[in-house]
Amino acid sequence: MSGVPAAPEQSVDLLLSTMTETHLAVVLVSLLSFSTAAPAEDKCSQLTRTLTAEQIDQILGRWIFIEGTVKNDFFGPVLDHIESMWMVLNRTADNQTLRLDQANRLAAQQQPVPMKERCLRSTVNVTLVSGKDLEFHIPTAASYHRFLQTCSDCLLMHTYNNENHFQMFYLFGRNTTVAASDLNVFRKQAECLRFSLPSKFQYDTSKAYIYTPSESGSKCERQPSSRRRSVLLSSFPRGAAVKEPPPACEVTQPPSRLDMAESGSAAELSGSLTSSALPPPRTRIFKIIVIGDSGVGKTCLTFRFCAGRFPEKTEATIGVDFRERLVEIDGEKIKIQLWDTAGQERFRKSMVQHYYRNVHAVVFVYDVTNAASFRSLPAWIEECKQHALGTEVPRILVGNKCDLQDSVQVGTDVAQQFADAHSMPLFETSAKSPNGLRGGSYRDSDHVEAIFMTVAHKLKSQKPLVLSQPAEGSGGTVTLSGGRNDGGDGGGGRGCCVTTAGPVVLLMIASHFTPSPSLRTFCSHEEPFCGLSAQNTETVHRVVMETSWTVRVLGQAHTENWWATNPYQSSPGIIAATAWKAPETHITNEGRQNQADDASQDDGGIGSFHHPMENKCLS
Ligand SMILES: Nc1nc2c(ncn2[C@@H]2O[C@H](COP(=O)(O)OP(=O)(O)OP(=O)(O)O)[C@@H](O)[C@H]2O)c(=O)[nH]1
Repeated sequence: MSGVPAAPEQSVDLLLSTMTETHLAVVLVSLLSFSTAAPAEDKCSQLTRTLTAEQIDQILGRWIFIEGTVKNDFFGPVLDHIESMWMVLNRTADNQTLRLDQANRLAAQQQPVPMKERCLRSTVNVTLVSGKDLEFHIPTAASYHRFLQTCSDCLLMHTYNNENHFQMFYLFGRNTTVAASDLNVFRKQAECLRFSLPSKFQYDTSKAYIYTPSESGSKCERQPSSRRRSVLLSSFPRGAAVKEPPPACEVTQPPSRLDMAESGSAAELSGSLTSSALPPPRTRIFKIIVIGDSGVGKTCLTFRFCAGRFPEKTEATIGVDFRERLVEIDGEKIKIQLWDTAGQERFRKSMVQHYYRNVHAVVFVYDVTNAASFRSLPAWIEECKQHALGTEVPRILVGNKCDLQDSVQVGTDVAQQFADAHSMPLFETSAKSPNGLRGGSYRDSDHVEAIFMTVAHKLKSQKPLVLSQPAEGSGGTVTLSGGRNDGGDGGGGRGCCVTTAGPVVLLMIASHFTPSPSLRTFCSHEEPFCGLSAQNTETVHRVVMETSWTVRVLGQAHTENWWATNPYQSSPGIIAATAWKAPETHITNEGRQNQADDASQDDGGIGSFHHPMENKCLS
């Protein structure tokens, strides 16, 4: 059946075949981390303890990449191309940032785009996230990095990127060797967090490398075997501030800003290294978060929709899992991405702010056999509100476990009243026995499919702009035309170009802009990258003003006015930007420019605008 993901082993095959044929366009559908059994919950909570902010010294210094795995396996191929990697973390003058130097040696590749082997190097200031846990944020890559307890002389980094929807789990060492027992612990930790195993990357001495300066310029080569040990086994004291970057894979000149954009720069750590192996941005993605108390059946519901069956075994979700399914609605392929969030507070706390970003719709779940889970709903609604998800974002209410008819504690009438009071449709269903209750008190209980398809239809009908994209690699011009909200969906559309359906994407490619592979990395995701030549800042301005799109210029926009002095302006090249809708932002006409400056300084380069004439169409 189309749309039902393959089993994990099949998925790998599928990945390989589609990589060559369609540049991974359909891989996302099938590469889902339907998790393997994780160690017991208690063990996991011990194994996944994070480093606290006070332990910052433990992460400083130089680190060599030993082993790594990913969660959304879309980025698995990224790791296949890394031959070696190191990073150095140092303090900066202030207490809010660290400096991250990082280098990768990438293998040559033929598919999908031929590339020579090369070394990439970048330096970026990362922002420490305030809070109890030790965590930093790379604004230019929209990634967050936190650290877990691990062996001495090891660093265990959990990276997540909400925009590109993936997570990575990397083990680094001071040396190139880590004891087998420590590696085993790492793999257990990976299992607890539902990462794919075996790990995609494992350190390989034969692929170690050094940088060799030559007359003709920078060149990175593999380490000759006779010298390999002496260079790579040199260890750095824990917490030492390494003044000079290590010799491996250096380039003499720091990459230009443009280079950094092209190569992915800091984004490399978060996965956009081999962006050439990415699909063209044809499929829309709807991000739907599923929330509710622990044990109400969120995992089972999302699994059932994506895999077509009830899971044999589930564990409490830690952080968030996401599952995807490609569906076709009115001839358009749409990827429904379900974010299955943890119901247990202790497994949620560090992730909450991440999964509430850029949400298109919310599914609230309670258990019809558990009145407490129903009573918790107002708290879940309130949490959504606190994360700026109001009634304008489509929401539905699901009462699960209707198969347990003898134990029902929450009647349909009460649930319906609640749903009405909060303007949500109500579905009562069973993830377990979808077909067993026809004619029973729960009407047709096979609603699991209908639930998510209803949301997808609703989101699809709230199309804010019609995007017509040039053929891949052709450059060309994108036509923006006023989309019509045809009404009738009750979703709060307020005019032809304005929708309140949450963030919606906009892709602009200027006429003389040839998308680079790494730019397409972003195009393939929920917030497509907008590539604009410097001459076309005017276009960005116009689109922002007329549609109230939010635009983020990638690079070092957080320090500067986002369009007047963006880092790429001076080079005859590209302004790299993402654009999306920010319906909640209201800025008056007069205050717009000032607020733009403020926003870009306060929020990693995000400038938000709202046009006073919000119903105006682009054309
Ligand atoms: N009888 C019955 N049991 C269900 C149904 N859905 C889920 N369960 C069971 O309820 C338990 C919890 O299910 P999960 O899907 O893991 O719950 P969750 O909401 O994801 O829990 P957290 O991850 O802790 O937030 C499991 O034992 C499931 O087998 C259902 O429709 N009927």
